[in-house]
Amino acid sequence: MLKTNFENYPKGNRFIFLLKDFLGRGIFNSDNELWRIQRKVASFEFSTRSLRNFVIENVRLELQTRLIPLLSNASKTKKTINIQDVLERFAFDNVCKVAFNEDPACLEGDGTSGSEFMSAFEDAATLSAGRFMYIFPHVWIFKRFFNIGSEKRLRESIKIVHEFAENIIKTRLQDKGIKQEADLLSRFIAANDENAPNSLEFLRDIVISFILAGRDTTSTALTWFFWLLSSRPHIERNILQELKTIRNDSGKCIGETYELDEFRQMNYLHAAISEAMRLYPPVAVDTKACLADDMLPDGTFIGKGWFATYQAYAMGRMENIWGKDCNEFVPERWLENGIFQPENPFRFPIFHGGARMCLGKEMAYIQMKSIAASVIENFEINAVDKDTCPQHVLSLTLRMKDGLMVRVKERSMDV
Ligand code: HEM
Repeated sequence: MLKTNFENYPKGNRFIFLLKDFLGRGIFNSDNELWRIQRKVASFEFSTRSLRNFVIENVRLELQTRLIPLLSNASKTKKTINIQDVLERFAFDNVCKVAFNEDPACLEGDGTSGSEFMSAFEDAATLSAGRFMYIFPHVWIFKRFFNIGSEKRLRESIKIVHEFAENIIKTRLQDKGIKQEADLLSRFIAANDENAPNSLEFLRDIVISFILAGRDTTSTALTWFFWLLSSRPHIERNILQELKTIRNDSGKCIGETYELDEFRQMNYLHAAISEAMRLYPPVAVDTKACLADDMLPDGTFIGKGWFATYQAYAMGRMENIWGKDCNEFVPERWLENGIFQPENPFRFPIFHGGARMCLGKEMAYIQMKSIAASVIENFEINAVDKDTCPQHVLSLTLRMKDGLMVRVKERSMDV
């Protein structure tokens, strides 16, 4: 029997069958014992200061050497750019560094470097997610059996992704003991457990799961955040004021990077990003597969094999959770005396709740605050169409259908 308490809900989620070809037995997909081991290693590593510093350092490098120059150039040439695309490439470079210390350099130069791996990854994720859209699932199963159409393309892209990851892992396994790196792959190799088979496939599936988890989530959140900010200059001013106070306290100039403790002081920015995710959750809908007949806490029967879905998008707009102004963008609702107040994950399930809670939450906030602070301090980002709500794509994350076209203007004075 499944537990009726969601906090103890065992395994199982929508990734189990439909993304299995792509993720193998990665963390989203593994059975209970394997999942427990993966989760234990990863949650320990995510809590270490060394991994957080590694993340901060990589974000800082990508900001200074790629994102800020790219935005500067857009400002000088007065060219409009698709900020969603830019943030996605940033996130992909970044998560590959964290996952296996590899830099695909998708944001570099003309944006074509590392593109084979990134576009194969993108195709594999989109085509796997596309299996959800079939009214009759037999169709994709038939295509897979005969290796035709979208299933043929899926197989080809998975092959590219797997080969790319396996080559890196093989080299790293040979280097074991010689070179200790700070990325997750090295940490999983070092934390070898006799119950966890450290096979090539095992390590590959873990790495791919992490890239999938960290890839479009932060970029989607930030794209909606910049769109919302575009038509709310008073909120942007509040963020700038908070950053100025933190800089004054630490004697920093604009352009100098923030440390972990300074990110923790960014209460207003934290609130504004959380508020953007309340209205536009990166994982807007999440489905779990039921393993055995069960009863929900309110008495609703759920049969074995049924899917149970929660809608983070709808929950973020419910008056009985958020009050009368639930459709308004109000960062202040998260603050008490200027300090950010976290919400119960079962009311704000943006990072999921209970046993399957997102492992990258802290890391995601560090990344998002780091990018938002640098971009806002240096540039004014103006959506070309700030008054029309962009259309969504039906995919794993709530991406904007046509991206977000923005004009970039260098901020001329200290605020
Ligand atoms: C704004 C950014 C993010 C959001 C909104 C988010 C959201 C979520 C959600 C909703 C889940 C549950 C999925 C499910 O079980 O169906 C999840 C799981 C997970 N996330 Fe995140 N995520 C974010 C960023 C990240 C990052 C940057 C990483 C690390 C690279 C990460 C790593 C994970 C992992 C490993 C799991 C699986 C945990 C498990 O099943 O035990 N996430 N995330």
